[in-house]
Amino acid sequence: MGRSGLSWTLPDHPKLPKGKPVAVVVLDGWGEANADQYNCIHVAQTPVMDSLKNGAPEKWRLVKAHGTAVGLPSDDDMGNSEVGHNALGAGRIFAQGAKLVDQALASGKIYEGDGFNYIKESFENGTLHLIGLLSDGGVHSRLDQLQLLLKGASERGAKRIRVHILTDGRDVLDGSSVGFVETLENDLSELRGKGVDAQIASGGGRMYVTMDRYENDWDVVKRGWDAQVLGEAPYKFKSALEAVKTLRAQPNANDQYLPPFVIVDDSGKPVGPVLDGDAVVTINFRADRMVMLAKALEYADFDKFDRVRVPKIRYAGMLQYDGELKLPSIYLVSPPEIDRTSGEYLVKNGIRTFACRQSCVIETVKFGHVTFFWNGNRSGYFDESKEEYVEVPSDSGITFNVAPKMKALEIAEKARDALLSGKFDQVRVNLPNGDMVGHTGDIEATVVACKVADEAVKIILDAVEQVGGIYLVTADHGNAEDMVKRNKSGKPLLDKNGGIQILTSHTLQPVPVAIGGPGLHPGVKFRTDIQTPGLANVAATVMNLHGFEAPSDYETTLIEVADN
Ligand SMILES: O=C(O)[C@H](O)COP(=O)(O)O
Ligand SMILES: [Mn+2]
Ligand SMILES: [Mn+2]
Repeated sequence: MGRSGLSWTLPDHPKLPKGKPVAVVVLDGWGEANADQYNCIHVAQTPVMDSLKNGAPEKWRLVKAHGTAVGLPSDDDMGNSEVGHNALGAGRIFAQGAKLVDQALASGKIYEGDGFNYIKESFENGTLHLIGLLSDGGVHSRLDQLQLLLKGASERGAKRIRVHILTDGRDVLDGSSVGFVETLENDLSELRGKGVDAQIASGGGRMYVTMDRYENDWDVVKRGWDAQVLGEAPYKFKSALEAVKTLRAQPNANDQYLPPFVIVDDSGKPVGPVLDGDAVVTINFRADRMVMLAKALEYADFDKFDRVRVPKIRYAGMLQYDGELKLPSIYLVSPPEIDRTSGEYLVKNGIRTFACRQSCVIETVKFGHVTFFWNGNRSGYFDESKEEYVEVPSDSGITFNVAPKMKALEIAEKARDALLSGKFDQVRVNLPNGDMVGHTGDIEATVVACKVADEAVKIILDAVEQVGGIYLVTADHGNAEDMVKRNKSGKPLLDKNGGIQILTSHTLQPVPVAIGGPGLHPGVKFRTDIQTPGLANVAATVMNLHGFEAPSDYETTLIEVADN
């Protein structure tokens, strides 16, 4: 028995044996959609994934990877890596950050908690700074939540508010930043009409300013710090709308990569550096791309870059971003408590886990996807003697459409070696290509990305074959299978010049789950009695493949075992 009488011991599966190595392969951003020229998975040569599909319905099926199936507020919400890998690893559906913030704002509870009361202390004499992603993407943040917080904070005494925006173009259409800035400017102007001194103070594109992840490139965070905290940036404008419009007019400009800018007053002084006595809230609910800034804002000992000036502030995150590090220590809304994940159960039942991830550079680095997210937003090992996390360093300083193969083959080779070593019961892999290249909106490059991801799957499945193991291949959400914005009837939408509107974001599409390998009991097949399974059903399935029954409160397994 563990703490509070919890038993970590999983019952033996009545029919399935233990001891077969299991490869769990997550293709990032790999959904199932109609076959047309904007479906890069369809256009690419993907013989391995195609052959898995031939195993339908017994060994290949689709599961939901978006909306309420992964704990998001509605079925209009596309899936994403955080909620997808959370569900895959935790085997249950938890109300996610987006939903928890919605609820806290709707009930007003957000204003009653310790976090808000803490920052409120600064309202009388200081400025409230809100820093975060400005869009309605719903992956890291949402504009309507920012709007409600602005209203709520000003009604509760915030007299001077500065918003530090990060333009998106990744979870929403490129170019949409202008509209979001207009909306925010209107809101701020209304607040000014009510006597609140409210303005946008700085900005920049999310992938170039602030929102790096997994400590990949601290310069990204430094650029943000300089603009947001110090009030220094290479570009200075009188208004954010002028800033975004002007910077977007530069050749090859893109919302994701706009350079940092600050807003200055008539005398050229920045309107909103962060000063002693101010309050700061990072408004993103999603953790991965806020953790680095949270460290810079919170840690007294910090050596990742020269902060130059460290104001004495009251800082709160929208959520707590890392439960293990307790970072930040003060937050407005409690995060989902994702406990008893499948990784923890398997470690405690003697399964050794090898999570092989690729660290990408300018941005993503999905290192935390099959570790941090998989383990319920928990950094670090459950048991270092049983787990090994291997990071394959990515190319640096590029967008991945120029190197769409990324490090997929190296990841696959490391996974192969792990399987062949005989040291691991589970080899867990994330292949990032479909997602990372899909986000660039470059269709040709995304086709190359899908082809190489398929080649990587082959390397892993060949190794599974060699060791007599089992594979489960799936994805965390869609992306590469649809690269065009469509109307309700599915027709591609055109922009004003007659070009197609490129979809850089994820999708609402379901994702495949395929099982097989020589170690798979011959009677195993997908059940037909679960109507709309989702990613959360995968964890129990994987536990079965290891010869265990899943805990009774896990979403049910996808498989059954016929007697033969
Ligand atoms: O952070 C990102 O790169 C995107 O907003 C979402 O992509 P991911 O959920 O696949 O990481
Ligand atoms: Mn993903
Ligand atoms: Mn993505």
